[in-house]
Amino acid sequence: MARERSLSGTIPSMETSHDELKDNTIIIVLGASGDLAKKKTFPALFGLYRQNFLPRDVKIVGYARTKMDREEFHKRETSYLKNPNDEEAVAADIEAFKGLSTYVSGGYEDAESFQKLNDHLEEIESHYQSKERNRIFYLALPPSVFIPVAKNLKEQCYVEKGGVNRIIIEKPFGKDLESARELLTSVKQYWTEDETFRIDHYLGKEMVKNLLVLRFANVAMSAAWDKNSISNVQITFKEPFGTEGRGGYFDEFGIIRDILQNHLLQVLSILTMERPVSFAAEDIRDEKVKVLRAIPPIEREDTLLGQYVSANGKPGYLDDDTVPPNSVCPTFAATTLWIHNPRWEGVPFILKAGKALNEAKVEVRIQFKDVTQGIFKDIARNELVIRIQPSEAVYLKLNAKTPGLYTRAIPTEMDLTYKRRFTDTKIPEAYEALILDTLKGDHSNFVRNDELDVAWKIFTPILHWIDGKDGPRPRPVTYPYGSRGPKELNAFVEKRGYKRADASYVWPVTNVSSL
Ligand SMILES: NC(=O)C1=CN([C@@H]2O[C@H](COP(=O)(O)OP(=O)(O)OC[C@H]3O[C@@H](n4cnc5c(N)ncnc54)[C@H](OP(=O)(O)O)[C@@H]3O)[C@@H](O)[C@H]2O)C=CC1
Ligand SMILES: O=C1O[C@H](COP(=O)(O)O)[C@@H](O)[C@H](O)[C@H]1O
Repeated sequence: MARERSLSGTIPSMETSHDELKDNTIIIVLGASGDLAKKKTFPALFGLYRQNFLPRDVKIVGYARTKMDREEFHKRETSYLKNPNDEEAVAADIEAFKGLSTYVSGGYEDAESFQKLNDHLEEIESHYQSKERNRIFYLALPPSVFIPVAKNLKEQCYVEKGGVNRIIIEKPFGKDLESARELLTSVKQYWTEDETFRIDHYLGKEMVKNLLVLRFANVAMSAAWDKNSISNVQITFKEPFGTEGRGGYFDEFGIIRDILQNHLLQVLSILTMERPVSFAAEDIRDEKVKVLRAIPPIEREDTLLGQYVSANGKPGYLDDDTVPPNSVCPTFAATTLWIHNPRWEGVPFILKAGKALNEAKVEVRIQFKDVTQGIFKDIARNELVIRIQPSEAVYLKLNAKTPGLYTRAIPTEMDLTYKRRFTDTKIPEAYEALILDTLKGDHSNFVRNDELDVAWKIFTPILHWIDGKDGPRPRPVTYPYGSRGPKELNAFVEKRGYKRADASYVWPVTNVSSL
């Protein structure tokens, strides 16, 4: 794959690398025995390796408490690597990838284990041709050990001179404003903001990255991007499976902490921020923080909570053995956020997310206002839909004249479906994009400390209410596994101004004869 291809429309500051690590780099994956490492981190590293994006002679070191020999580790490391059409080539690359990877077993709390890890890293580095030594520590670990691991890495494994150290931390970053501040303060004792990369993997998704370009590289979009043209916006996350196997984790967090407070709020901030002065990380993040600060905490009346129940042979949330009986943890939530600034005053932003729904889909749906009536009656509203996954697409619903010898308007659309339009390219995995950004030292797609603080301010009051800190815990309404969500949802979005399209409209083909 060409790394330095010249394209028209290049965005200058997106091309510049900061402290790009090109040589003498070790990537240490802590929690290497776990789910995230197996499903996301190692496949992303392999994807980058295959495309030649990792530093020359990179080495990968797995670390966890589980005792494994190198062979067992390699088995786990490669268990989720895809081997599509060109099997032989992939198989050879998998063998080479294993050759870069070693494993060290040790605890998370004790200094001795980290000294042992450091000895292993120094042994690898003793073969380098130059003195430069760079280390990236990826914490694929539960948050309960973030702080001791951050401390031990700094005290035992940090390269003091002649190299770069970076630490990648996964969400959840706390459970509310207070715990997030505690976490930030503790990690800050050991790692600077510049060395810290807080992953929200939605920021690595192609269509989320595309938002900046769609908004700011198109005058036609910018012109209509405010309360004068837009009636309401919905950002939706739907998963067709329940919490199977993750009930224990999920019940402590709930859908708001799992999806809305981080992934959907990140999408919202990029969608609504003002144009940054440049595409440099701090310019983008300054604008995101500014718009988030204009959002007041969510009100209870602006919230709909749901929990799935058994249907069509699928178990309900409470049927999961790892979930406490009678749990009132929401597996679905819809909330309305308001932005008090001149651009967005009065526009409702509805964030909704649910597990065990009827489909897998993440999308942004921007519904424009009604056109002036008079020459038209009951005409459909324009909608711009940005489908983040699956099948990435941007489509704009427009009214057009019905083809034929009479004049009548029908809804249709301008459709940019990626797999039809861009036929020779693969959409990168979010984790590939983010690990590459970490290697480049580019923080644009990572969560800054003040961004996190303001995100928790918006959600903490509603979360405390749900957690029962202010009185009895609210009971979510139920919805059947595999449904669109609670039946109250239609009324919820219609109350915020959303008008459903005429039922005869079918995407993406219209047969005029059937109208
Ligand atoms: N899994 C996913 O799809 C996603 C995960 N995340 C986040 O990534 C991080 C890791 O997630 P995931 O891999 O699923 O987690 P796991 O539960 O699989 O934990 C990872 C590893 O950490 C060690 N570990 C587990 N529990 C404890 C504990 N109580 N104390 C100390 N060590 C423990 C285990 O290794 P050992 O016992 O060998 O030391 C385990 O293999 C979390 O912060 C999670 O929220 C974020 C997005 C998606
Ligand atoms: O962070 C999380 O995200 C996944 C969904 O990620 P996606 O990339 O598949 O959209 C979600 O399943 C999980 O509950 C949550 O912790």
